[in-house]
Amino acid sequence: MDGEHILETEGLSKSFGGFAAVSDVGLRVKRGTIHALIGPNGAGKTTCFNLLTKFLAPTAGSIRYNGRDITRTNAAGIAQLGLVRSFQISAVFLHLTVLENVRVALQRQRGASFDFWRSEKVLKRYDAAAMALLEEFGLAEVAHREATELSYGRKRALELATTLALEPEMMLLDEPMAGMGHEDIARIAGLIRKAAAGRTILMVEHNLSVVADLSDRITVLARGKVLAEGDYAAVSADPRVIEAYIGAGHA
Ligand SMILES: Nc1ncnc2c1ncn2[C@@H]1O[C@H](COP(=O)(O)OP(=O)(O)OP(=O)(O)O)[C@@H](O)[C@H]1O
Repeated sequence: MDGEHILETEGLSKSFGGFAAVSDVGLRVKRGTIHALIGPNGAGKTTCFNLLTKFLAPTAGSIRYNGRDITRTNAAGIAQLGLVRSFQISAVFLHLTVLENVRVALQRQRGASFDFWRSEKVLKRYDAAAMALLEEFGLAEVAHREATELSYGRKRALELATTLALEPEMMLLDEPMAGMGHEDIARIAGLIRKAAAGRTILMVEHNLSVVADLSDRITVLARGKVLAEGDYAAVSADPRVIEAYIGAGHA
């Protein structure tokens, strides 16, 4: 087992019909880092992410997490191992309050049953922990609002808070800045940096200035394959990377 890398893939491939969306990808994510997966449109980022989060099964190759083969482990199984995908906003319970959303996540993490509708008293026990998380995420002032009333940026912050309540060892973030305005981007970047303390983060992200700002290491995909890997300075100066982005129409 390679203790330095928390997540490793070998020969990871996914074809749709005859088309290789992801082809022979060897990804190695170092423990305790923020690692970004980037690449021009159609590069295979989403497909790769869906393989790692178990939304898709690979055509070939393997995935190891903490030295354990998780190629055939399902999404619930990897979550139990501490590898958690950030919830989509759609998975936030819109008609629960912000506080209730985090309480439910804490309750799940601590192994209580999911019968929150009849155990209000039990859930109250989680209030203090939930409020602490909300304070950390700048959401304390909206704790008693329904999630549906929040701005897009705050919904995303809530999504991160509920994911962190699960105490993941590693978080997988799918385009955390998608749809965000300038101010929200700065705020969410700060939250991601906070969330990264003591854990590993792998994110797919289109916003290259965010990637430059947050990432320790970057893997660039193009046409389903790993084109380059390194820190931002290295990959952004790599002529093959520049060419791939220009070729795809976005330099
Ligand atoms: N279910 C599918 N069936 C057929 N082709 C697919 C499927 N999913 C993805 N593809 C193709 O695989 C390639 C990689 O797609 P993918 O969405 O992984 O790229 P991406 O890097 O995430 O792109 P973008 O930045 O545009 O989201 C694309 O050519 C896409 O059309």
